[in-house]
Amino acid sequence: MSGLPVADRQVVRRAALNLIAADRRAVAVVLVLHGAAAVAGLAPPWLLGRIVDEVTAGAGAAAVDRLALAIGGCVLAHGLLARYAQYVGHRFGERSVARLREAFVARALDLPISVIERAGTGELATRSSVDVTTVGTTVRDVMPVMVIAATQLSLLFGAIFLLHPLLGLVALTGLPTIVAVTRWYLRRARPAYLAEGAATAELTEALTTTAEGARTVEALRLGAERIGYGRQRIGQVWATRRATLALRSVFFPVVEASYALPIAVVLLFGGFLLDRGMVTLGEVVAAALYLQQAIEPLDRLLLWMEQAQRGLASFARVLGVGQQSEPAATSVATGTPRPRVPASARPGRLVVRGARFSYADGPDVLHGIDLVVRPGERLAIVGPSGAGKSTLARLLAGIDEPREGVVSLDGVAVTDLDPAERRRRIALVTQEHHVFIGTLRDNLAFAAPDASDEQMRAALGAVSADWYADLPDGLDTQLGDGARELGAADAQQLALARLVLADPHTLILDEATAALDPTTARRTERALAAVVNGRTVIAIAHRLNTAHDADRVAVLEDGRITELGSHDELVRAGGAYAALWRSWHG
Ligand SMILES: Nc1ncnc2c1ncn2[C@@H]1O[C@H](COP(=O)(O)OP(=O)(O)OP(=O)(O)O)[C@@H](O)[C@H]1O
Repeated sequence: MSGLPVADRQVVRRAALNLIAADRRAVAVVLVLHGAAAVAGLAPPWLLGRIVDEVTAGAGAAAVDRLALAIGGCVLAHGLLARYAQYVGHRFGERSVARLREAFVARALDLPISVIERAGTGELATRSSVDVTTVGTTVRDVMPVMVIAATQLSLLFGAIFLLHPLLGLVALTGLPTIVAVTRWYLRRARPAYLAEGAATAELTEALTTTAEGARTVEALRLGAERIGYGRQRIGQVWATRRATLALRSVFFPVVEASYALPIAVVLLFGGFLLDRGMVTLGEVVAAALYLQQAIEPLDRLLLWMEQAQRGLASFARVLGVGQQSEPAATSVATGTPRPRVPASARPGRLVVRGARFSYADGPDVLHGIDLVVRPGERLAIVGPSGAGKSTLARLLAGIDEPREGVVSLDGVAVTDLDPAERRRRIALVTQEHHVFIGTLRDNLAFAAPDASDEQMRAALGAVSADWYADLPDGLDTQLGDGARELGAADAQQLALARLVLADPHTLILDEATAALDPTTARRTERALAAVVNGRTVIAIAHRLNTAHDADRVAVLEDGRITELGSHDELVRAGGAYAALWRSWHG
């Protein structure tokens, strides 16, 4: 399994800036409000220092009351400004998360099937759940907190410098250690968290595949092996989490110690300056209070820095999904973008020339296939199990690209077609058909977003989906988990109605009815007959009557086409097909 790519820092930075740019007015309001709140928060320590100085100078209760009232006013203003800033910040966060999720879904839906198959569903599941949620939390909760903390810190240290530059300088004594340990931590955190994310994805993959294949596991007594595999993956997650914990266990204690140091130094050095009349007692008190006040935002900044690191690693994984190099988008030979081929509604001529194919680094499973499928022709492909029929179907549909040779439609390699365009022109129909949670209309609209209700009803009619008449809310009926469940044949009909709406000119049928029981298969085949009319059809035939009714039959054996001709020709020729036909027909 190759996994999905991870975006580099530059891409992550650009994407983060884009998020800010998309909502720049909200960001500006948040910054201004937090700045104003931080300024209001600076006044109380300074006013407290003034109280100390005024009392030292012999001022009465009235002066203290006045200053205390001012402190109360500042605290109130700080609270109100901070609250409103948080409100605007959270709204910005929610909007950004919604944008991120929408973009992620669009990118994930755009991924070619072969990419998802190679990466494994666990990888995509983890990125769409754990990683998107982590990025969401970071954008919504962490980033605003960090911005506030950074603003507060700059103003607090600026205020100490204003009290006395020397006090300001000694206040910075803790910073070198904090900077050093933070740099040490950040350098190690990204790879450590990326490793943790990858290990979690593998664990998810291991658990979901075991759960999904529970019956097979039970039947083949693979329980112990799967448990062992799961334990291995858990061990890997444990190791990667231990690594990130080790980083945190150095980072946080060092930082804690660095907080206490400057307060002690400011008090000692403040006393020294006070003795020489260079500062007042109130100024030293204010400086110590500012430093005490700085601990909280500093703490928040560092605490959330860890979450921000986690968020950045997740963001890189989320953005990586969009970076998957689609095999159809780039020429293997030159690496240059390929031309996108314009739409064409008429049936095309599908040509396979010298196509060889191997899965990953395995041996070739197709050895130089040559085949021409004429527009409007019905071609049946037959052959023993493992001969490469499904693989050839995937090549014809443009899901996989031949290692050598080419599969072209009207002279253009099918993998050069824009993926959406390719899906509109060539459809691969397998036994797998999914009913999405949503209304019947939603389920049909995937194929043709602009189709009218009338067209949708006509499509259901064309595939004899009689069950439609019994639906309580017609096209608005909710389907899928927890709502109305469709049986295998009904779901297959729904998939075929989608095909009618998508209206591709070439259909590749890969065992579309093989796993259905005979009654269901007959119903589905009737529906299929309505769909295939007027189109080029390439059918992988597991029942030889399909081959009998086809214009031509191709016999595929061990990755090679060994016979090609009409049913009658091949029966007359007395080769492999004739033998198959005889044994099937009794
Ligand atoms: N994803 C895959 N990874 C590696 N090898 C594969 C993969 N899919 C198929 N193969 C191998 O490629 C060869 C051709 O398989 P393919 O499924 O195309 O044959 P088929 O003729 O469709 O067989 P069947 O009728 O049993 O479906 C087989 O040896 C198979 O084991």
